Amino acid sequence: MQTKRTIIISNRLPIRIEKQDGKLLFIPSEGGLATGLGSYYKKGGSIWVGWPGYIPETPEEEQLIREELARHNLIPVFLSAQELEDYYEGFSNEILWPICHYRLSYAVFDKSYWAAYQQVNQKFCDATLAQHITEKDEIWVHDYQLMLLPQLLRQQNNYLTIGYFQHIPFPADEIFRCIPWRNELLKGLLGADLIAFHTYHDAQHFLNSCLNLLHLSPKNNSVRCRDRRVHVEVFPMGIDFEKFEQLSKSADVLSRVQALQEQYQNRKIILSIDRLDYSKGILERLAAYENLLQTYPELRNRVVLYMLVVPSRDNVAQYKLLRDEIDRMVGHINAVYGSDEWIPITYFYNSLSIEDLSALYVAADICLVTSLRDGMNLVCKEYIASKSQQQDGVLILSEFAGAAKELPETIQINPYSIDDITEAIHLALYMPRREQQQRMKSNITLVKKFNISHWVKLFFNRLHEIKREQKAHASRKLQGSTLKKITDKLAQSKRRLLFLDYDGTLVGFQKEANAARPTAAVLQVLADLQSDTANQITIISGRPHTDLRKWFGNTDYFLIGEHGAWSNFPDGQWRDKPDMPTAWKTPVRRIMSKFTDRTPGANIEEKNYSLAWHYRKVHTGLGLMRAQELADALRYLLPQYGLQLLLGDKVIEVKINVLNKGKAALEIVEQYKPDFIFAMGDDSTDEDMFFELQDSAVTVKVGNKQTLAQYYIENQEDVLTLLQQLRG
Ligand SMILES: Nc1ncnc2c1ncn2[C@@H]1O[C@H](COP(=O)(O)OP(=O)(O)O[C@H]2O[C@H](CO)[C@@H](O)[C@H](O)[C@H]2O)[C@@H](O)[C@H]1O
Ligand SMILES: O=P(O)(O)OC[C@H](O)CO
Repeated sequence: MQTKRTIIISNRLPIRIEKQDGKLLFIPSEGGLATGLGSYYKKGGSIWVGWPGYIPETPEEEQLIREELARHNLIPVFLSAQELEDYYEGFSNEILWPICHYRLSYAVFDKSYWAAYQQVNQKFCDATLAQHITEKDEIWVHDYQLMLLPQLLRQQNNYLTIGYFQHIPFPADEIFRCIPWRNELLKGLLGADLIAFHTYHDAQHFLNSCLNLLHLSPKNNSVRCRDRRVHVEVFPMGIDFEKFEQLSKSADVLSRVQALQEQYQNRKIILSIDRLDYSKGILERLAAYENLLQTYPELRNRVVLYMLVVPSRDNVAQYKLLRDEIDRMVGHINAVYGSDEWIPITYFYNSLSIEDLSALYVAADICLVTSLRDGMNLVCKEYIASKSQQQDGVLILSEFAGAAKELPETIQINPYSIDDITEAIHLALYMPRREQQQRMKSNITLVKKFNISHWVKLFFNRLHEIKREQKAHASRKLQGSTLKKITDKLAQSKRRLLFLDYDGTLVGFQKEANAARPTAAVLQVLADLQSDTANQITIISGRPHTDLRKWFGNTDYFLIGEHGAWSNFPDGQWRDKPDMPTAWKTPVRRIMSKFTDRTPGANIEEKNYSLAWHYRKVHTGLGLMRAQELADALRYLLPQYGLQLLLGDKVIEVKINVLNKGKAALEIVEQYKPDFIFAMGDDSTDEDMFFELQDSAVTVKVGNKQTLAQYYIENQEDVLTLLQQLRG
């Protein structure tokens, strides 16, 4: 029997290959994802699928690399030079990266990039499937380069367990919608069971995109995609705290720290470490440093900016420009402010060993993070973990880095304000040691607890929980043996009562209420059912009874309108409930009218015993917002007049408490005395019926929503098929 495996898939493998002097070198990858998850991966027995950062020169070399990587459970996806240009540099880093980091003007919407992105995502899918993936495995897709992958995998097997984590920000939907292929990207992600981000805002922006671009209605941080509910969560990523803590104590690192201190003597070290990227605010940081030296000349020769930039994406135009500009600014500051004994900026443009990184973290008095946008930023957490011995040092952190949401005990800055950064550095340089320690202690406690293992555990716990919920839910789907049991029971009964809701059940929703007339197919299926003398159909609706009379007046169905205010039971004569209060209508109508007047597309429907505020034709976000406000405004009237507020599908309805579909159905049941009851409906008004009939009926919800009903079917389109099956 095959055991459960974790399959991690990311653009980059945690190992990259380089060829030097004809020899292949296997080097740990830089970048937050590789360094963060790399530690976890080594502890588990997972498989990691990704690009090894190298184009093999011969088939033999490719084979050799495959074999070497396989020894570490790493599965390479080799990419051609053209694929790298169009998928990695192009779509990923000239479209998605600038868009997700709010740099709209840097985006290049080239169609060939899109073709390559689709092709390479498929390539990753094929490489993953070649590992003979089954429902027992858990798949974890990482980051924006692979947004289509969850759905590609899902198409192969609907029952796979798939999680997705996005390491970079998810932008506001108004920015995301600029991408010509935005809907395809969203649908690609929705192939996952769990989609997670670093921050609450990223998750909200993603849900807003689902709402405004795909017209899905998020509920409790989830959206429904056919038969699955896709959950959207927030899991801020942590680091391997222990690794950085241990390193900071090691003799090797301490000797490097001593060397740094000797080199810089009593000067305060301001450290900055990033990949080369315009999202990191490197130019703003340099401008602020220059401003500091100008504003506070007494600091000259007493501070040093140690700036480390790791090479990244240097084939992409904006990155080349950035690199040139950094060179220019560093040269300028060092030339203008430097002296024989002091160079203001120590600048390196290369990758460093983990020991050297650790020594810099330990030695630095200040860590300066000025990201203009950053999914999380792990550098600042690595700095904190490296300070667990002395517990001092000051972290200056951009409020636009995800980490800022977790680390309030830092000096937070707006990196778009050069003065703000300058003053923060000044404040940090003079911060008393006691205050530094107080703040650092609290940061250490947090980074230690929310470490990388904790993050992985939280992610998988939630993913497993979702799969369990999905399974439990699927067992309630009315199909196969479950349906057979019900039709068998029905066949043995002789006096059946079938309660069928109208809108959203027998017919789909229409923009205009009057357009939702019963189709010929609906009329035929109902007639077939009723032609069996053991069956009695009851149409139970919130609609005015006049609509029901118009459409079904010439049948012998029982008809209930306005949630039970009107009924033709038992003799076909329409009657309404006597002495129903209507005084409540005046204040409710007044409030609803106020909302209608300021909401284009909204309208009020007046029925004898209820008032409905429809917002189906209102722009989505506005409709929801006004509906919530309206519900709040109406709520205080409810107890006073004995009213019920029904939050339906794009409609808010207020009616008197004593009328509801549950009570209306019970009245008929008590008199008709059926030996089999079937009740089906789609919205919250039908829940009253499910509640009252829960012990006596087969209750079915149309749509995969929270319900009291015993069973559900996916869509309104499945209703007729089910009714035909009941006919036998
Ligand atoms: N010169 C150097 N030599 C060696 N290593 C170096 C180095 N400079 C940096 N590194 C390492 O590279 C990593 C950088 O991670 P970050 O989180 O800061 O950004 P990155 O943009 O790569 O990650 C993306 O993923 C991470 C994780 O989700 C998010 O925090 C981030 O916002 C998102 O952009 C750190 O682990 C750091 O130690
Ligand atoms: O160098 P890249 O393009 O693989 O980027 C690595 C970053 O961690 C992106 O999340």
